[in-house]
Amino acid sequence: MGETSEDIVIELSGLHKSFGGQVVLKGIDLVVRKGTTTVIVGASGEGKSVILKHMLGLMQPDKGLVRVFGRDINRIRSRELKEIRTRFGVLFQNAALFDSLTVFDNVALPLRERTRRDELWVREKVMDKLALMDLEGSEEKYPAQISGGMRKRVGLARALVLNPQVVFFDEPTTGLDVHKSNEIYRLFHKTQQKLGYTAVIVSHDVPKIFKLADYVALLAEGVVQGCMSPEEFQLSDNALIREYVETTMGPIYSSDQEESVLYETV
Ligand SMILES: Nc1ncnc2c1ncn2[C@@H]1O[C@H](COP(=O)(O)OP(=O)(O)OP(=O)(O)O)[C@@H](O)[C@H]1O
Repeated sequence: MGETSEDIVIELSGLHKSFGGQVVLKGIDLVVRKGTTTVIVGASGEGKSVILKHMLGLMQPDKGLVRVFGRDINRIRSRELKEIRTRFGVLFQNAALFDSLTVFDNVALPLRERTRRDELWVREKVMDKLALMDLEGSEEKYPAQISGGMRKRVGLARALVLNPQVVFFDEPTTGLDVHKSNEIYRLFHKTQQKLGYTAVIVSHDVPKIFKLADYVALLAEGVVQGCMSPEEFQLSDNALIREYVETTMGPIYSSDQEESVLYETV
């Protein structure tokens, strides 16, 4: 069966963005498919977060198109963009919790801002997501009273509280040790299985993040060098992808190279 437009949740086409004299995006083409996990990788400062901000409609391109659920989000009314955003969940690097609000109130925030439902309903939804994140019993604590890993889990609970169709993760495990970042990945996997959302993840956690990815896209020199399965990515002939794979994962030789390396050592 061929791909239909309904299978595509986000489409970036010929996206250009500069800041002052600094050209960051030089023609981004990228498609995010429904129900999949797309991971965007690339060196620091290449523009990965800038791409996410365009997908969220928080930044406008100088040139090019951002289509979300089939709509050009830079050509629609703010009311429609607002409606589209209700289908999004976002988890930023620092979890962006409000220090003056309890865990409960942080998670309840999108429900209170975006719906007009009563507090009984809000409580049920919040407690449901806190349970999913193994955070029961922490609802009356403040962000300063819980660990970094727990704060990320609260951020994830908040990102998922409206049962979004698309969830954006900007370096979700930054600052966490291996154990805690594994915990975030486990919860990501569990919640994606349960809720079935489409995920877009910006991450430096290579190769670990490849285990969660359906597609990996490398951003380098202002363009997406390729968006493909992790297996294809690791064996790609694209020079920049190859260089990225070798710097982050160690050398992978083609059979010819492997042979010549062997001969050199005997
Ligand atoms: N609002 C802005 N105004 C001016 N420059 C910006 C703005 N947003 C991003 N930039 C610049 O765009 C470039 C790309 O930034 P971005 O944060 O997207 O990089 P990144 O690939 O996500 O990096 P990292 O992996 O370190 O988070 C940087 O040089 C940054 O300074």
